[in-house]
Amino acid sequence: MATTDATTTDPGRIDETDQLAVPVRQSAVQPLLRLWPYVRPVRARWAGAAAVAVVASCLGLLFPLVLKWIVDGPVTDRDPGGVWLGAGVLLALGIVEALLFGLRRWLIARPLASVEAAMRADLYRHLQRLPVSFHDRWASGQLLSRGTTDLMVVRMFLAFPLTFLIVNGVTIAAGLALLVAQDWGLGLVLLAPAVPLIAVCYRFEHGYAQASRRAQDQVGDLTTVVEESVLGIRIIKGFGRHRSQARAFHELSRTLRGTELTKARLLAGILAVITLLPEAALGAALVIGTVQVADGTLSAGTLVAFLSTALALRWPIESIGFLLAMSQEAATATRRYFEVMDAEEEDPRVGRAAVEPGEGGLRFDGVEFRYPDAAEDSEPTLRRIDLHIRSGETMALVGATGSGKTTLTALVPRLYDVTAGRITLDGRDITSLPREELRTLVSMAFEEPTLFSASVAENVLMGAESGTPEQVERALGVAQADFVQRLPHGVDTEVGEQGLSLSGGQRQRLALARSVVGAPRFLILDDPLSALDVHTEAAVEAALRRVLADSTALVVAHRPSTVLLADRVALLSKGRITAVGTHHELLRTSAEYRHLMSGDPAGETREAAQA
Ligand SMILES: Nc1ncnc2c1ncn2[C@@H]1O[C@H](COP(=O)(O)OP(=O)(O)OP(=O)(O)O)[C@@H](O)[C@H]1O
Repeated sequence: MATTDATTTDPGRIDETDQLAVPVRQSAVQPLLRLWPYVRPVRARWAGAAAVAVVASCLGLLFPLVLKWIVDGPVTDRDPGGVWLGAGVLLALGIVEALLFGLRRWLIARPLASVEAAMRADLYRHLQRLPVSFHDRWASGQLLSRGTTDLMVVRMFLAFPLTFLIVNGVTIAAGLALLVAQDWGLGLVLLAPAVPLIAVCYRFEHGYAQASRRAQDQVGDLTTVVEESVLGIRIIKGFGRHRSQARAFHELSRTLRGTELTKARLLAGILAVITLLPEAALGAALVIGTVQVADGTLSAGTLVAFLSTALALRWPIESIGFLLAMSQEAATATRRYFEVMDAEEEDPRVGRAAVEPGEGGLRFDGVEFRYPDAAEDSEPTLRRIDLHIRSGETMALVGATGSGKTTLTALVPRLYDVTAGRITLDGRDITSLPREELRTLVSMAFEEPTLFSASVAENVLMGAESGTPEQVERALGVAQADFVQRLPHGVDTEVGEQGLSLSGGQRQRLALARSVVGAPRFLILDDPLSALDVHTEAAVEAALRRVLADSTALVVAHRPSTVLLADRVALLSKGRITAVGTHHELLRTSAEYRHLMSGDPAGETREAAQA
C-alpha cells in the first residue's frame, strides 16, 4: 500500500494518515455509491430537483432557435413587431429559467441538510461505540475533520456537482444534437475536441484524487494541532512554547498551502485545456460557417443560431473541470468518512454465562495483555496475572510507574480485552456479560478526572443514570466535595470546558463522587486521591471506607495512606503480580514494596540482587 506524505503532529502517536493508502487508481464512483443509503430517503426530492435543473438548462438552448427565427424572419423582413415578439419570448424564457433554478434550490436545500445531519449523527454514534484502542490510534483532529469539513464537502457534492454533472451532460448532448441537426459538418468540427478532452479528464481525475486526499488529511493534522494548542494552552504559556507551537502550525499550514496550490495548478491545467480546445473548434466553425454564408450555402440565421448554441454550451463544458474536481474531493471525503465507519465497533457478542458457585468477587485467571498497537515481538504489558479479590474485599494495587496498574484496571470494564486468560465477576466471565450490565456492575474513577460541559449533578449522575438528588448528595458527601455548596448554583453549576474552572482536587472529588453514586458492586479506582491535600484525603478515605465495605474494590495506590484503605495489597512488578498480602506483611517480606512505600532505594537493589 502506498502512503500519503501527510505530516504527523504527534510523533508518539500513530497517525492514521500514515497508514491509509491512496490507491494507485481508484474510481470516484465507488466510494460515492456508498452514500446511497443516506440519499435514499431524499431520492424523490433530489431527482425532482435534478429534473427541474435539466429542464431549466435545456430551456437555455431554445434561445438560439428564437434568435434564428428573429434573424431569418422579422430582421430579414424588416418587421419591428416580429422583433418585439421575439424579444418578449426571449424575456419569458429567461424568467422561466430563473424561476426553475430557484425551485431547484428550494427543493434540494432541506433534504440535503438532513442527509448531512444523519451522516454526522451516525459518525458520532459509531465513535462512541468504537473500542478505546481505536481512539488510542487516531488523532482527534482527524476525527473532527471527518465530522465537519468532509461532511460539508459531501453535502455540497450532492447539492451541486452531482446534479450539474447530470444537467450539463444532458445539456451538452442535447446541444450537440441540435448543432449536428442544424449543420452536421460544422457540428462535427465542434465535436472534434471531445476525444482529447475525455483523455485529459481521465488523467486529471487521478492526479487530483491524490492531491485532494493529501489536502484533506493535512486539514485533519492541522485541526489536531489547533485542538492540542487550545487544550494545552497553560503548558504552552507556562513553558513559553508559543513560538515553537506557532512554528509547528505554520509548517503544517505551509504544507497544506503547497498541496492546495498543487490542486489549483491541476485545476488550472484542465480548465485551460477544457476552455482552449472548444474555443479553437468554435473559431474553426466560425470561419467555415462565414465562408458558407458568403457562398450562400448557409443562411445567416442558421449561422447565428449555430454559434449561439455553441456559446450556450460554453458554461456546461467549461464547468466540467471544477465539477470533476469537486466530485473527486467528495469521493475522498466519503472514503475518509467510511474509513472510520468501517472500523469495527466493540464486540457486542455475549459468551456463555458461566456461573461457578463459590467464586464470588473479582478474579483474574492467567490474564495476559498486549496493547493492540504494540510490536509483535514485544513483551506483553501484563503476564500470567492470577489474582482473587474476594467479595466485599478492597485490594490495593501497588507498583512502580509503568508496571501496568492502569492497564490492569482498564481490563475489568473491558476498555480493552484480555489477550489470554479471563476475568470473572462473582463467577461470571466478563465476556459473557452484556457491556451495559458489566458497566453497571463496575464503576471507575480515573487518575485524570474528566468533567463534561454540564452541571455538577449531571456530571455525577453519569455514574448512575437513574440516580436521585439524594444519591448525588450522598456521593458528594463520600467524596468530601462540600465545595459544591459554595459554587454559584450549587449542584446545578455548570462545570467542564464551557463552565466554571475547578481545581485538580475538586475535579478528582467530583470524579470520585461519579464512581460511587450508583453504589456499584465492583469499584475500580485508579489513584483517585492523588491531587488531594492530606486532610481532605483522610476525610475522603474515612467516607470511602464506609462505601468500600459494600463493594468489591481494586484501588491503585501510590501512597501508604491510600493503601491503608485496603484489606490486602497486590504488588505489580513489570507486568506480573509478584506478591499479595496485607500492607504489614508486604512491608516485612518485600523489599520492592518497602521501597515503593518509603522511597528506600536500597531495598529494591537488594531484592533485585537476591532475584
Ligand atoms: N494505549 C497504549 N498503547 C500501548 N502501550 C501503552 C498504552 N498505554 C500504556 N501503555 C504502556 O503500557 C505500560 C503500562 O502502562 P500503565 O499506564 O498501565 O502503567 P502504570 O503502572 O499505571 O503507570 P503509572 O503509575 O505511571 O500510572 C507502559 O509501558 C506504557 O507505556
